[in-house]
Amino acid sequence: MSAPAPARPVPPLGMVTGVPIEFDRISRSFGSVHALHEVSLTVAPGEIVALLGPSGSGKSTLLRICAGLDEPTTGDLRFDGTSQLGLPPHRRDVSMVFQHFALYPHKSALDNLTLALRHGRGLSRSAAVARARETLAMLGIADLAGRRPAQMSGGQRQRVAIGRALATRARVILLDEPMSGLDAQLRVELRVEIVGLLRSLGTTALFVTHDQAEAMAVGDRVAVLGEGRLQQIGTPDEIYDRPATRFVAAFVGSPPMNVWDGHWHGGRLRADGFDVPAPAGAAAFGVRPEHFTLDALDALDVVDIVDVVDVPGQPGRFGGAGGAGGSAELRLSGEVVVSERLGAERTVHVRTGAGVLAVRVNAALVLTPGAPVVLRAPTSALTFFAPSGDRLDHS
Ligand SMILES: Nc1ncnc2c1ncn2[C@@H]1O[C@H](COP(=O)(O)OP(=O)(O)OP(=O)(O)O)[C@@H](O)[C@H]1O
Repeated sequence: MSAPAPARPVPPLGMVTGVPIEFDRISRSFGSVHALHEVSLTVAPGEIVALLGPSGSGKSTLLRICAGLDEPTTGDLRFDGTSQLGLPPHRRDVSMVFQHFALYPHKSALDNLTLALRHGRGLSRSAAVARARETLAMLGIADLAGRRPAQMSGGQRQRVAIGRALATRARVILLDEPMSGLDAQLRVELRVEIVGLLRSLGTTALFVTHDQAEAMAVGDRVAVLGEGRLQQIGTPDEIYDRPATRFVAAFVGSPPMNVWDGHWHGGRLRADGFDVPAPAGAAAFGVRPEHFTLDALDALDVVDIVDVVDVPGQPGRFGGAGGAGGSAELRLSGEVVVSERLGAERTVHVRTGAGVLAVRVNAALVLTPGAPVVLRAPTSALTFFAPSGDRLDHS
């Protein structure tokens, strides 16, 4: 066991105020692998930030640096304005929950929590036992107090491990994929519980996940990491509705945004299958699957439409995009490849001249593979990206 931590009194429930965390241009290289590039991120006291990104994007490295299990190559990490660099984990007042919980296998649930409180917080045995019982009750698992890990289900073990992390009432809690390995229903149940507990404790929390639904559900804000760079930090709504980069647009959403590359010339972005008015310098554009309207082709008097057209009688966002005075609309004709039922909705994959794209429609719309369809989206639903991948706003 590591050196004893300085004993910080364990505050009662509802009394913990988490500290602000500042990652200040953190970079971390492992030889030629640049795991993190100049990541700057501030987490407010008591805030839950979900770190979301694909495998290898640097999430765990950032969390390990926060815990003191790794040090950045350059940059600074501050808790409440004080640099934590060089401080060992037990001096940082952080608790960690890992994917594979390291519970002591030969100890009961109660003893696992009691030990953490005695060693981590220097509590007397009786005070530690009282706090451990209170925490197990808080998690609704008081009846597991006497059981060893081997006598519990995976979900129960996970609860005990989370209880152990929460029991110490650290001012920062770091959770690294704490629910992977559990079935979908249990994950949803547990995440609701965890968020409730974190809020009642007021702890500042970083929650690593590669599951976007989990990140959006858990995080007050979501930090999206891609290739070691912070792509965007924002509320779940900001991340979804206003992706800062093409990476975020193509990573968040199920299915994600449809994105097409093109060549910009004279105010338009062109490629095989489309030709749309676009802001200067655009290299690609995207449309969310739910922003398309899908109709069976024979329902409309149109054939082979692969362009932006004007809707007569409505003011046009792009002015003369195909005719003066109309509001521009993207239209694509295509053929249904496959239609997947997902609860109240369906995802329809449509092959068009611009490639296969995903469209979300009401489940009542039943389409068979091969059916000819037309897709329409208002140009206000188009998101444009620069060659760098940054989103371009319309001027
Ligand atoms: N100790 C190490 N030595 C060498 N390379 C490392 C080390 N730790 C991490 N890396 C590399 O740094 C990059 C980021 O890894 P990291 O584990 O932080 O990603 P992650 O987003 O947490 O991925 P996952 O979701 O798969 O856990 C990867 O390319 C990884 O191979």
